[in-house]
Amino acid sequence: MTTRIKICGIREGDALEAAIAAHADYAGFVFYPPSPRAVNPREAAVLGERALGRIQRVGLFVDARDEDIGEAVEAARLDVLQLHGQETPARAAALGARFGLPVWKALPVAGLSDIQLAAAYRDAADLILFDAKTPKGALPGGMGLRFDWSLLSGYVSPLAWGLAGGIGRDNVAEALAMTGAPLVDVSSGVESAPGIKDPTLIAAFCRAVRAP
Ligand SMILES: O=C(O)c1ccccc1NCC(=O)[C@H](O)[C@H](O)COP(=O)(O)O
Repeated sequence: MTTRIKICGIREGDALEAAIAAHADYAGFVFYPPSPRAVNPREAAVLGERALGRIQRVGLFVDARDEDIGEAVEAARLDVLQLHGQETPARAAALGARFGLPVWKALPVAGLSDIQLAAAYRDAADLILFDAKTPKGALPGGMGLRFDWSLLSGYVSPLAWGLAGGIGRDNVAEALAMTGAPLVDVSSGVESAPGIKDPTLIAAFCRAVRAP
């Protein structure tokens, strides 16, 4: 099966075009103001329009209010909600029902017990994104940190899932060989500086994922 690719934290048109040209499946827009990758609804509207029918638009939220999610959904015409905070299964289910969109729940992983938490989202989320746990006080994602991928070796799940955290073109083959992840998500691994996507790195990453 083809590995799906999400390029997260897109803020510029050239990065979006690079993701589309490289046949990435998802473009992630970060609606979390403390992030260097954050977009406001006006910027997101421009990106969302450009992406329409060319790549799926994923909106990333961290314990956001319904009003803010609603504004982003409308502005960027989001296809997917990604919840990257402390959202419970009940909250994830409620947001999916309210906005009528698939919900991806990111789970921070430091050990096996974190992966086992995915089961609680079985009826509440459409996909679980396993990401590295970040230090207290740091951003909850986009830090270029990886966890022990062997924790996902042989992982079988009733829920769709993906792998994030510290992945780049040089280690994605290892990540896929170790985990068999059906989806990979990258942010800082395709940047020249925090928040600055590099179209060349986006292309190289997608080539590395799709290499036979
Ligand atoms: O990317 C951010 O700035 C961010 C901020 C707050 C919450 C989540 C964030 N990113 C989530 C993602 O989906 C990233 O792609 C994922 O954490 C992997 O990041 P990286 O290790 O830099 O590839």
